Amino acid sequence: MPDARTQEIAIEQQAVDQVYERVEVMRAQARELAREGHQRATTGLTTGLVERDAMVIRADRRLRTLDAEAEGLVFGRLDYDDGEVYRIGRLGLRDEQSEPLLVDWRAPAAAAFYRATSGEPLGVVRRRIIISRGPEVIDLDDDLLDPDGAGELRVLGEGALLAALRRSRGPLMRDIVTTIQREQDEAIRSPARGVTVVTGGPGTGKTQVALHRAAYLLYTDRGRFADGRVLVVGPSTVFTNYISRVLPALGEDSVHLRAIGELFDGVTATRRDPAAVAEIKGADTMPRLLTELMWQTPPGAPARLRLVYAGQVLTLDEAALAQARVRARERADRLGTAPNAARGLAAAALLEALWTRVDGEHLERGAFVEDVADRGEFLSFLRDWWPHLTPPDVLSWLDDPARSAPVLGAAAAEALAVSYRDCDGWAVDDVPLLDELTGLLGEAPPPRRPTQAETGWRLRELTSGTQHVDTFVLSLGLHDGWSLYAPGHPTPIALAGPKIDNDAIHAAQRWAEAVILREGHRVVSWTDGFDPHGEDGYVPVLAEPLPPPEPEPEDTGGDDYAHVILDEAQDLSPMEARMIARRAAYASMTIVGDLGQATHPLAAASWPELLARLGRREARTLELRTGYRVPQTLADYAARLLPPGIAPTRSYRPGGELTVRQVDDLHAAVREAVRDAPRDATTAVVAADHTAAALAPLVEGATVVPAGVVKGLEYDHVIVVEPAEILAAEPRGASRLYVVLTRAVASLAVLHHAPLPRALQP
Ligand SMILES: Nc1ncnc2c1ncn2[C@@H]1O[C@H](COP(=O)(O)OP(=O)(O)OP(=O)(O)O)[C@@H](O)[C@H]1O
Repeated sequence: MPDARTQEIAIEQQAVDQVYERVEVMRAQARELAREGHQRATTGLTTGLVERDAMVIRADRRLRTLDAEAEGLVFGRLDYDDGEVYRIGRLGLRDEQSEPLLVDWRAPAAAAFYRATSGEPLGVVRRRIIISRGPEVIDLDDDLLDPDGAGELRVLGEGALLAALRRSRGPLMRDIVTTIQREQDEAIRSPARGVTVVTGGPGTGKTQVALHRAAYLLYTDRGRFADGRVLVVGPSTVFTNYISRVLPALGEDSVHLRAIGELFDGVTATRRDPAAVAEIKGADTMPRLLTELMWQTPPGAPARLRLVYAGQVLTLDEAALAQARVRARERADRLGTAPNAARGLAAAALLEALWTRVDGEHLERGAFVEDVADRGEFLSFLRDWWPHLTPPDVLSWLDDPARSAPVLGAAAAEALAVSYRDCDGWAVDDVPLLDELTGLLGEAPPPRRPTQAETGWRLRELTSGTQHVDTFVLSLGLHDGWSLYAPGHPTPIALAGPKIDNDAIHAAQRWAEAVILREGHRVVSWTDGFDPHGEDGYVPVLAEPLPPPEPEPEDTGGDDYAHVILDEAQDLSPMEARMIARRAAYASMTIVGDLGQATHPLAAASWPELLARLGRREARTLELRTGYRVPQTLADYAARLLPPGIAPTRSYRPGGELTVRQVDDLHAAVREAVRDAPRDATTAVVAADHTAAALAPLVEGATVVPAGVVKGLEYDHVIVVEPAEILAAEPRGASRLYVVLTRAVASLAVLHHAPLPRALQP
């Protein structure tokens, strides 16, 4: 006789099986529709897909995305006091009779799953978390909500939460849809409109809340938020990469995820300037400096204009040209004309100056202008003297301190000039300046929201890296066997199914080559790439290039985002805030951060100050109070660095091992600590940026992370090297060190040779 738990597991298994069967039926329908659709397209029939077909295809797309994270399609069950039972999952499904089979976790009916407590049961008598591996139910965790029972629950789904917290860490963040806690749920489901500020100490789930909120908003109002109308901004590309799998695991692939250094089209900046330079570049004096700069004479502009008219040699020397430039600018300012639209005004100013040089009463100004304005030599001078400017052109002039000294003063101008002279590509703090210049110069602004014609390709938006979206891709699905995608088709154009063994890459490639040949292209070889769902894929090298893709249709929905989510928002400088505000002119916002972790020299001192920088006033503020990453021992140790007035995090995570050791040979000690760390866990060595660079080639078996980019990340074991150096490296070194000390999930080893910072001394 099986025990009660085994029986219950069997019951849930039955329900899960039913869901998977339904999924298979829907998948088959979707495949059939895709095949039909492709045939319709290739036979030239114009019949579009009917709405029902489109629905099945949409569900199929979500399922494919969900496949990537095959665990926990069904993860919860709610039993109500009236006998109703709902199962909660990653998507909503109905059976053939349109009866609900699975409720999407974001649906109102699922809210009680995350909200019900003994004190406030909301009609729920039992909340069950179903723990699965793929389609197999392996365990259950029940909360019985008895209003007369023993007080308030501390957390929801304690067993499942502890299991989730104990689970080994991979290199990428996983979603928390099964174990979202009540205060987190309140933040996730808070109304879309206006501004929501979510605060909380390290590890309280702010990033998780931000991402689950993006998925929630898409669910509640897909019409408004789909097609890339939600933007999530993170502090670095390392961070956006770390969180890149969460939304696909929630079945959402249309959110734009960008690091702050990637917000200006065509630039991916990852380098951070030293604090002293960041402080200059991030300040709100920069718009004034950039405005002055763009009207200055470009480097390399000709210093003399000389031409012959009516037998006379007319000359404008450097001083006269400078005067003409000032006049052109005055007129442009009066008319509100930007430099790139003001070449006509510049020509007029030059002609005026030249006319004053003409001698002879019988000559007419009108005839003079008509003659000179069209001359090739004049026009070519004008192009060189008043060239079309791009934002990078103008910003690069700052390597000359004489250009910025009148606005910044000599010392800051020199510091800025040195940073541009020695630089290797743009820094993150340059990105808002490039963006600002786009508007100031009168460039056509880049689309705020990159548009894409084909929804099926959109997932690559979520991660950085090569995008093979315009060619064929051969990809291996988890359950479907091999699929071949073609440009412009959201679903595969051919499926090999199980007839080719999953490991037989060469056989699959030969099969794909035959299909591609049928499409009129010859394959020469193969390279690695990604399929439209962001999975690894194989990309054929074709004998001849494919024709360029069709131009993308006009986007009638406007270029702005409908909702902007800012993670680690405490660090936004005034210039970064302006850049975001330009993208969010009509957007509601979610602002997520922790003032205790502010490291930018110009970070706002309070949330109202940040709101003001973003051009907003009102906000609803929610606070997350429980930490899930850092065990209490480690949280208390790190909290010694917190300024007065910021409360330390109360941690739910048990355990935590802290060791602090003074050593003679830091390098040897680091190698030893890495060697001792368990192999099946993630280990990071964190050090001041230059020490990290020196350590990187010496350390094997752990990631060496510079303190400057560790924000938002987490590792099972963290080895912090020479904290005094991290503290001394920048004005907000104490906050940086606090961030560094709050990355560990299991153990924190502090290795130092120099004395410890005072706050960390025993
Ligand atoms: N409800 C939850 N269930 C399971 N794990 C959770 C839950 N909430 C948070 N976590 C885990 O705690 C860790 C910290 O979460 P997250 O990175 O979102 O915190 P944070 O507040 O953004 O931290 P920081 O301010 O340091 O960047 C992650 O591993 C996350 O998956």
